[in-house]
Amino acid sequence: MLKIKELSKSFPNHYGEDNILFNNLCLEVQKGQFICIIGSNGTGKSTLLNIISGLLKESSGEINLEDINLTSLPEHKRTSIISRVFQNPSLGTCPSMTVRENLSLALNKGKLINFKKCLRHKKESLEDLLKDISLDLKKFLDVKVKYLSGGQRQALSLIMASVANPKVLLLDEHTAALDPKTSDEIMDLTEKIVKEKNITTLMVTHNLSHALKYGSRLIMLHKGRIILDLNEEEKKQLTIENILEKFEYAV
Ligand SMILES: Nc1ncnc2c1ncn2[C@@H]1O[C@H](COP(=O)(O)OP(=O)(O)OP(=O)(O)O)[C@@H](O)[C@H]1O
Repeated sequence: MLKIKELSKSFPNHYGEDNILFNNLCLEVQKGQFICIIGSNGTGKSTLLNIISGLLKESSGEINLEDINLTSLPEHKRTSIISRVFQNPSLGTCPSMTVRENLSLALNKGKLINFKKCLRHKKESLEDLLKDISLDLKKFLDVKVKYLSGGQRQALSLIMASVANPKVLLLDEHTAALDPKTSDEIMDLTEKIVKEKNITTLMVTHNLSHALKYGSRLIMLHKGRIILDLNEEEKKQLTIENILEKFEYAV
């Protein structure tokens, strides 16, 4: 279980005063749960993911993952258990390297081995990772990532983020820069990976139909507080209009 206990975070404003974003936020996420996080701009969604990943330090509070106290781990030590995919398709992959090289690096994440040894993966085993993946990624194994489309890069980012079996996957608007069809394909791939590997997943999205269709729980953040928390069954009863009403009410 991922347990966020009394998390607080403030940022100093221009006058040196503290702007409080989170004030004793609590959240428990069961293993394998796939949470969609929605909420208006500036409400703290990305900051929450940044604190979980260790990119930002909390002002106070504690985050535990099973028996690991994440708050005491620096960001680089969290990367073997927490993976991220960002909105920008350029992040998360190395553009000047091929798909094969990127996958090999991801397979050896956290290991101290030289680059030549790192690349020693059988073609079939890498192809196997890309089987059943839409966007024809398999055909691009020896192509540099900078020549891939945004959708192909996000598919690769997702596979790279999950290949080393992380315990937590953080998705920050990872389909926002894609066209509707590709965005749906990436969401189907996301759901497949999360289910197959049973990864605890937090996905920030502004796409309300994705927030309703995917995942096993829906959370709405507003001004750093959780103002809506629905399980899978409750989520099924919800329509986009219902969510828009909640937004109106929250603003
Ligand atoms: N490193 C930082 N320094 C100062 N303020 C920050 C920092 N990171 C985030 N903030 C502030 O915290 C608030 C929440 O930002 P955050 O990016 O988490 O919102 P969000 O809900 O993800 O918004 P959006 O939907 O627009 O991406 C904003 O007011 C932002 O300016």
